[in-house]
Amino acid sequence: GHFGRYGGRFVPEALVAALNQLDAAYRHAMADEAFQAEFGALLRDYAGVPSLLYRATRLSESVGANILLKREDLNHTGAHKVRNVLGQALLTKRMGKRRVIAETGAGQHGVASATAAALMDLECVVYMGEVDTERQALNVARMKMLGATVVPVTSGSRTLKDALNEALRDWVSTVDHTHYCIGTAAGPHPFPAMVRDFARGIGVEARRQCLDLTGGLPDAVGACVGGGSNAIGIFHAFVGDEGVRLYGFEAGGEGISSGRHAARFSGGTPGVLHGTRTYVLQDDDGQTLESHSISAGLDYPGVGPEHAWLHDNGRASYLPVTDDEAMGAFQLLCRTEGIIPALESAHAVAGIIKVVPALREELGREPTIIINLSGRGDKDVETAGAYFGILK
Ligand SMILES: Cc1ncc(COP(=O)(O)O)c(/C=N/[C@@H](Cc2c[nH]c3ccccc23)C(=O)O)c1O
Repeated sequence: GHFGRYGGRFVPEALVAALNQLDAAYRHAMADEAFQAEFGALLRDYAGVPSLLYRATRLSESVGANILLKREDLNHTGAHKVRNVLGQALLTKRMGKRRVIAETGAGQHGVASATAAALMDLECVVYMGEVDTERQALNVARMKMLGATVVPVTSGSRTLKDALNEALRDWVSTVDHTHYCIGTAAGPHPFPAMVRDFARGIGVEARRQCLDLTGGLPDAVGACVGGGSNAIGIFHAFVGDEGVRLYGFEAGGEGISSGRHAARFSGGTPGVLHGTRTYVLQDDDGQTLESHSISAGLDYPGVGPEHAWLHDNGRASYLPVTDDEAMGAFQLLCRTEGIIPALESAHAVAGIIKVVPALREELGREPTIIINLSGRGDKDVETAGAYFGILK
């Protein structure tokens, strides 16, 4: 696999050459100082990286822990996704390709892809489940404003899984001139490792910033897990630090027992989905089950293979957070820190709130915890407004 028994490359023959070409371009870029300099300059001068590590004083008082928020919501385009996309767009140019395709659910990856395409004069087509085009309408408007073509996907559950299916179907017949800019640390090799490497700056920055801010490493790092890119992006730099607990929070939807969730580790089993071996929500015959979440970006029945590995080897813990718990944390962050988070990111805040008591008990003191605030909630004010009945 590449991550223990997880990962690999389960794809039709038609994609093998393109994946080999991408793997070669990625490996060369990782060792190429000119690429790293160009990527670093784009992150710094265009995306606003490094993002702040902000001590959330009122939230800390409210939850009984020393909470540091990694402000990926303040990056250009409004989420961590811009890091992955800038890296992949540079590779697209190096491979001499003129067109990128992408899948999106929350629309953040789609907006980031449209943004990089505009910046680098690439054609951009984004596949998006019809359900998601409605619940993340703001991002559909942004993608179009940036010059991208948004293709509503009406097959299946009309959400992320179906958007990935359509993107892969496009790629099979366009590999000669098109790069598939995947939106998370999943999919066939080299995508999971490559996306992690483009996002790993999140953790490298946060580790340095925490040492500077507090004089030590955090007791824990928490992040929400959709496909897994923001979580692996912040976890990776801490994997070697045994004293730093790693928590990944999945979408618990209406509760695990309801069957309506996207908690692959609580309710899934090892299987293959979209080219990679990982944990999947599937029935006994291996048919992929539909996932459910109030947040489009977590609403996916598979998870990145590196998380499957970190789960099985015990280095990270993965817990479900329900829609209601996430919405409670969404409102708490708004009202204590004046920050409107993406619904996805609210799952990370809710999850950390749930683990604080056990952590205080274990440590016998107030823990220092970094939460990856992966994105901003502009796209979600309609959903949250309806939920709280405050947009009348
Ligand atoms: C603000 C924000 N935070 C967290 C996440 C969770 O993603 P991850 O676990 O990779 O950090 C998303 C996902 N947004 C993507 C979701 C996505 C794109 N492609 C995927 C493939 C599989 C699973 C999820 C996605 C989007 O559609 O904009 C997001 O927009």
